[in-house]
Amino acid sequence: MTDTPAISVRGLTKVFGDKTVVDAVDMDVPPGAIYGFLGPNGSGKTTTIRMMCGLLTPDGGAGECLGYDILTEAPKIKENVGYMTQKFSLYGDLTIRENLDFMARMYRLKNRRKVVDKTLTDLGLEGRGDQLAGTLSGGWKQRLALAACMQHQPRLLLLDEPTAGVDPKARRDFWDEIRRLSKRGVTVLVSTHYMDEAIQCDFIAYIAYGRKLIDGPAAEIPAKVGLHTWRVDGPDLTELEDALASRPGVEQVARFGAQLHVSGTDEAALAAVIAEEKKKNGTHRWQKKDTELEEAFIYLMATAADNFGAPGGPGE
Ligand SMILES: Nc1ncnc2c1ncn2[C@@H]1O[C@H](COP(=O)(O)OP(=O)(O)OP(=O)(O)O)[C@@H](O)[C@H]1O
Repeated sequence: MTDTPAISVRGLTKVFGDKTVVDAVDMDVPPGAIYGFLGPNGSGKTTTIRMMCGLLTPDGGAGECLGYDILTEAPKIKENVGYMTQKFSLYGDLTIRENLDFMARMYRLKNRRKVVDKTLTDLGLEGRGDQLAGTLSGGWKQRLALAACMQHQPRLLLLDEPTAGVDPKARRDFWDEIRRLSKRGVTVLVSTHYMDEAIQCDFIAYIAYGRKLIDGPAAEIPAKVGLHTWRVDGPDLTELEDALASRPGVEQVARFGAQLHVSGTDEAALAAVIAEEKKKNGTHRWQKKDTELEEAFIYLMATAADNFGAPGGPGE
């Protein structure tokens, strides 16, 4: 990776009607990074990404993407973008080859036949070009959709919840492929609600109600959120959960399988509650743990709703 960001934007703002759906967002994306955008439904992730890549004109702010101005050189950026949407973006009633050819036409590729043949070979689908795309399994559809939007060799790939509804093996294969692309220098922007997609990302931005609440390397996000966490297992966890939820120092109790993860930002106050619990009830096993992305995001989601979700906030 070089030091020059693939994307650098400042103050990006978008207003639809009387609603500010993206509010003064700054962002730097290193080249070749896999950059995840997380946040609740309708929080402005897709709108932010589309503005960053020249696909949508901002109402405020400025920046560069792949060395081009997002306001004045959008067509040049678009030529370098591959876009794979959440919904299967190929035509089920066209064959695999026809789908690839259609995408190659959209990008006005020269030597279309050769490009499509190569894509089919790379996918291992040489003998199946005439099969209807709609008859492929979910995992294969997804591989085909990805290959189709990479045929023009974009430097930037946009993925919108790319593995929604795909089985775990296909998800893993898909992310292996994304990592290979990222190693080759393709910058990848991923919009998602899914934790197992988020943990694949090198960098994460959390967007809520049009505002960027936090961003940075994925590994640093839990520390930035500042939560301390204990795990507890033992009998009657539901009762324990209810009892802990109202205690000062406990800001979050989340169930993870047969454990509760109990978190708070005030380390001493949290430790005091737990010491008291241990004394009162010796049947539970308590253990301090590192706060992980999932706990951090549950916390961000809840605090964002408290701070911005009320009527009159930017999301309303
Ligand atoms: N073209 C448009 N015209 C009017 N409102 C829009 C338009 N595009 C998006 N919105 C609104 O802007 C808000 C942000 O939408 P956006 O798609 O960016 O959110 P998101 O975080 O990507 O959501 P999701 O996770 O559900 O895909 C939503 O309230 C949406 O309804």
